[in-house]
Amino acid sequence: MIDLKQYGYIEAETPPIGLIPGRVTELQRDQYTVITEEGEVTAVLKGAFYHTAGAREDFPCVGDFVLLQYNENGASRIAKLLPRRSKFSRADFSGHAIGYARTIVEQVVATNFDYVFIVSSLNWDFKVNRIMRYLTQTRQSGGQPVVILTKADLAPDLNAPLVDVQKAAPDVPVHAISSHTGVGLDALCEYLQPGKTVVLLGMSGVGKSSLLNVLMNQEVMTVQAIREEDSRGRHTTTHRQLFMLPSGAMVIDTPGMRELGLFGADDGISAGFNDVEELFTQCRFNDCRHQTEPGCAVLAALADGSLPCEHWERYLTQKQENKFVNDKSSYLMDKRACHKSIAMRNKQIKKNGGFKK
Ligand SMILES: Nc1nc2c(ncn2[C@@H]2O[C@H](COP(=O)(O)OP(=O)(O)OP(=O)(O)O)[C@@H](O)[C@H]2O)c(=O)[nH]1
Ligand SMILES: [Zn+2]
Repeated sequence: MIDLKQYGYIEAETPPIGLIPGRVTELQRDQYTVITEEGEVTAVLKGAFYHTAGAREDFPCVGDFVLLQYNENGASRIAKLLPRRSKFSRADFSGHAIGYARTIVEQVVATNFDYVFIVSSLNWDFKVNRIMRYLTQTRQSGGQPVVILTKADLAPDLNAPLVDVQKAAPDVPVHAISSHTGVGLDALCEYLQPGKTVVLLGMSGVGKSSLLNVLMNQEVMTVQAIREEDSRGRHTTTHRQLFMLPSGAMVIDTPGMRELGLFGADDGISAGFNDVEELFTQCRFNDCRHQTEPGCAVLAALADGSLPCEHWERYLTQKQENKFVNDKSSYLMDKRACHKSIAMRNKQIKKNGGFKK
């Protein structure tokens, strides 16, 4: 018999008669793999699920705890989704390019994790901005962020990037590691405790599968060689899965996400930039746009250097992206207005006889 506690299960109430708890470890199309005290079972959703579950986010995904009708001889039936203590969602543009999506739905990609490993590589592709974007999503997911800088063996100088991340996010632990040489891996034991779940986030090619493989002590994921000069690699991770590490911790691996959409990230942004939002309360005007207004606390802080320029720009970028997801039409309107003003300027320039030489 398997003790589900080892999989992070905390019994909040006794399951109704006929149902047993389990944790979803894999999802392929409509078929679930669920670990239960009876062992690993294959399961499908009960029909009632499709009638009562409203949004797509109500459907179980990898990491979820569920109650199911155990079937010894065939597929078990998932009857209930248990409350999630953390979840990670992305905006799903339904296969459309960002500007062309008609509907944007919340897609839950992982749940019930304790830590989010924000994985970024130390090769030329290293960008603090991107890490901050992942951090924003992590902050509202309910998981604790840990920044993992991979490929330490390729970096001539480890210190500069570490300091850059620490400056941008002083309250978040950062580790430089190499899955090839093993450097820095010991420091991860702190997080990889029995019953704990970690989710790996990061762009394709940063080394998530390689990290998972060393932590597993075996190859569970195919690692595809990429050209280090330009970081181009093909997607190798295609579906989501939960792995049990030898340490007793679990890892959820998600496909490399190139266009990670922020979903309802307002809370996360506020948590990461409360110093900025605090300044807003000090502006002379309530509706200050922090552009040219007199008595603007943001402009003052930018001028005296107490608000670093990059921090302010990062805030604006994240807000803009989030605005797009929250309200696509307002984003498109802004964009149109922006194009219009550029067009008007160009017209004006033409009228005045072109650009001054
Ligand atoms: N030098 C060095 N190369 C690494 C390290 N970790 C991974 N790589 C290389 O980076 C490339 C991509 O690694 P993967 O582990 O497949 O990356 P991934 O993040 O899982 O990529 P996706 O599956 O596409 O999301 C491979 O060529 C690895 O050999 C490392 O610590 N050092
Ligand atoms: Zn202002």
